Amino acid sequence: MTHENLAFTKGHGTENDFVLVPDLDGELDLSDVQVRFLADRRAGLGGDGVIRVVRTEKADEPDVRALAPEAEWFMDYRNADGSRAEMCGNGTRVFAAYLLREGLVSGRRIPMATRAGAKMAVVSEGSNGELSYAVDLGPWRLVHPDAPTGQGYDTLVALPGMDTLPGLSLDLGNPHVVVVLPESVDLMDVDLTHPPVLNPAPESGANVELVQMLGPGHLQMRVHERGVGETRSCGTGAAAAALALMSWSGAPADHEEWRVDVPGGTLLVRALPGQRVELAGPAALVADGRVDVPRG
Ligand SMILES: N[C@@H](CCC[C@H](N)C(=O)O)C(=O)O
Repeated sequence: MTHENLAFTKGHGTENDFVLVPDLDGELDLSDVQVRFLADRRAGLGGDGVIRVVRTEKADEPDVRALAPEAEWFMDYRNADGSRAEMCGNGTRVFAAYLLREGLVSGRRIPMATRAGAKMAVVSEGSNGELSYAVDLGPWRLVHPDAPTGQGYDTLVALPGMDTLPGLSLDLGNPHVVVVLPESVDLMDVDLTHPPVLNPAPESGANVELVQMLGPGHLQMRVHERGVGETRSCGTGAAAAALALMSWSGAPADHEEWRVDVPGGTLLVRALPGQRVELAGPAALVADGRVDVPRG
């Protein structure tokens, strides 16, 4: 057979969209080519990423399998180019929504394993009846807390047609560089069709967030995601952006909350005690079906 016929579910979190592939007992070995096909918006299904839903004890990576006592299900996250990512904040909410809908978990607290450790999603119902998912993303850190460049900047970021801007590197389990744009620039006019050029270039690449303040505790953001390109939202990126702004104005206060507007919607970021961070927002499952995926 030249094709594998796979079940899939399409979902998104603030329009950061994913193809979920259930592989509960870890029998699939999705190649980079197959992931790229699933994520392809013309030849395949289309998505910023592909999430394989697999029992944690069946994961290939020993570090992930070690999380099985904490979380029965592993979010095996792949970027649209096939690369593996440690974490996806929007993906965790969509993953939680899928586990809940499929009856693979019970209750309102949904643990999940990721390459960046176990995470916990808590589901609540808003006054409009819609479910919201708050995920403890776990610990975060500044990559260069003592960067010699001072003022909390450690990277120079080059964007087309603009002077080089200073950026701050944060680790949310996956890598981010946050850049504040001057007020004179319209965030929506910035060309993100190519990756911003980072100096120094992080060894494993980075997601780059462009931000502008809208008011106290409120910012807007666009993002260029590692392994994808521009996306309409990035959950870990929203958390990185809010944490960068909190860090620039002193240390984040416990429970300090920021609203982050992205092209695909709005996310809430809350600093938790012990240098942890929470991300809250919606999740939608929009289609289910089967797809013929070329082998290879
Ligand atoms: N969209 C995600 C992040 C997905 C992974 C990222 N592209 C990476 O390579 O680190 C999010 O919502 O956090």
